Amino acid sequence: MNKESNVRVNLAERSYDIAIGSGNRQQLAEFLRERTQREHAVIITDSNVDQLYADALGDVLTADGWEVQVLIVEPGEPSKSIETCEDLWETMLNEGADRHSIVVAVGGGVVGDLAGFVAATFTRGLEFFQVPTTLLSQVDSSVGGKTGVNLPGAKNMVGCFWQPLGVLIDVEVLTTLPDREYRAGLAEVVKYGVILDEPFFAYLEDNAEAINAKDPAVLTEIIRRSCELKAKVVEADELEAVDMASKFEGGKLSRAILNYGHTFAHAFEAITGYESMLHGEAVAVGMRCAARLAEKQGRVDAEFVQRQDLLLAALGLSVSPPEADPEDILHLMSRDKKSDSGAIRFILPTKMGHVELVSDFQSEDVIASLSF
Ligand SMILES: NC(=O)c1ccc[n+]([C@@H]2O[C@H](COP(=O)([O-])OP(=O)(O)OC[C@H]3O[C@@H](n4cnc5c(N)ncnc54)[C@H](O)[C@@H]3O)[C@@H](O)[C@H]2O)c1
Ligand SMILES: O=C(O)C(=O)C[C@@H](O)[C@H](O)[C@H](O)COP(=O)(O)O
Ligand SMILES: [Zn+2]
Repeated sequence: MNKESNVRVNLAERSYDIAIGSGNRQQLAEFLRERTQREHAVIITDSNVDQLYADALGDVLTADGWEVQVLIVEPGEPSKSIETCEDLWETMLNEGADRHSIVVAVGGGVVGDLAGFVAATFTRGLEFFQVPTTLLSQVDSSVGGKTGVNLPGAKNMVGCFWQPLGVLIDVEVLTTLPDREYRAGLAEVVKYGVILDEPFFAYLEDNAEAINAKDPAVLTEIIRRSCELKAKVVEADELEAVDMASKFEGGKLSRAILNYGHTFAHAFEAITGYESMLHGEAVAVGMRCAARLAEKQGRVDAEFVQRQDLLLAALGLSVSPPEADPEDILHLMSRDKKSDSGAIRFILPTKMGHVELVSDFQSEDVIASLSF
């Protein structure tokens, strides 16, 4: 197996590798054989990725002696629904999937979250692998085991933790990714710099041009570092069970920090019907709002807000909040999974590379941070 760059996620008996390479999707059969005894693979993908990669990957597995079914969903966030799960469960049952089958997600975060949940629930749990094909899924969603679907008014509200047995990342597939989707993925990359790693944030600033040009070496580096940072957080708090006290520093690393910008983002996605804003775009604007809220509370200065805005702008992510009644946004935020008895909690920065969980804020400040 080509081991250009590997990141290990250490979770005792649920540990796994993230293999990062170029052209390495051709070695999918070998990657799976090193990690499972099974011989029946259900590939879950969307129709765009099926034509580009998943159908061909099915052939790679068939040539290796696997029995393969490729199940195709509609591209886009609305497919992350319980109705799509029902269709997939039914089809799997009718096509002979059983406890000896594995599920392989080939696609972006929508396919990964959906397929992971289907894998976790069909016959109470099938082995699961991720082959992420968007930048966002390569740097974030394929790692860490969060799976699930949306409710109309609440993002990712139904799901479970179900770790993959391996993640195979081929940077070559990003050559076909639409530019807008590529930029959306960069939002989660910027997030890692803000929450955990000032030098990484500075690296992104210094290499913005190369990132925009999709320079393969820089791209591989930002994917590797993002996976490394996410793995570190997931290893410390796999189930997001560490509740941060107001000060995060010195305390235990909490998975909730990966939600920086997401309290705003998830409300924006829900209020726009999950269609007009991509998740990464919502995260970019959510981070801009969170930084403004932190500034209003005196946690960071104007220079911090500007520094984050400038990097996001350099990466084509000068996104503004959607036009909506702020009271409706506050209502949606109160349904966030970090809420405590309906009380909203935010992840807010204190300085570049550090964040904390905040529950004391004025609604007027949140509303004011939505306008810019
Ligand atoms: N589980 C997690 O930890 C986690 C983390 C971050 C985001 N997410 C979730 O991920 C989802 C967003 O994922 P996404 O941004 O990957 O979107 P996506 O899965 O909708 O994919 C974006 C689009 O790109 C197309 N596509 C995928 N790969 C392609 C390729 N290589 N070439 C051309 N087209 C390609 C898809 O068909 C789709 O139209 C959201 O639902 C979000 O909530 C989950
Ligand atoms: O892996 C995590 O933990 C994250 O929070 C990563 C986020 O980027 C991602 O969008 C995740 O799906 C959000 O999870 P949720 O629990 O807030 O729904
Ligand atoms: Zn996210």
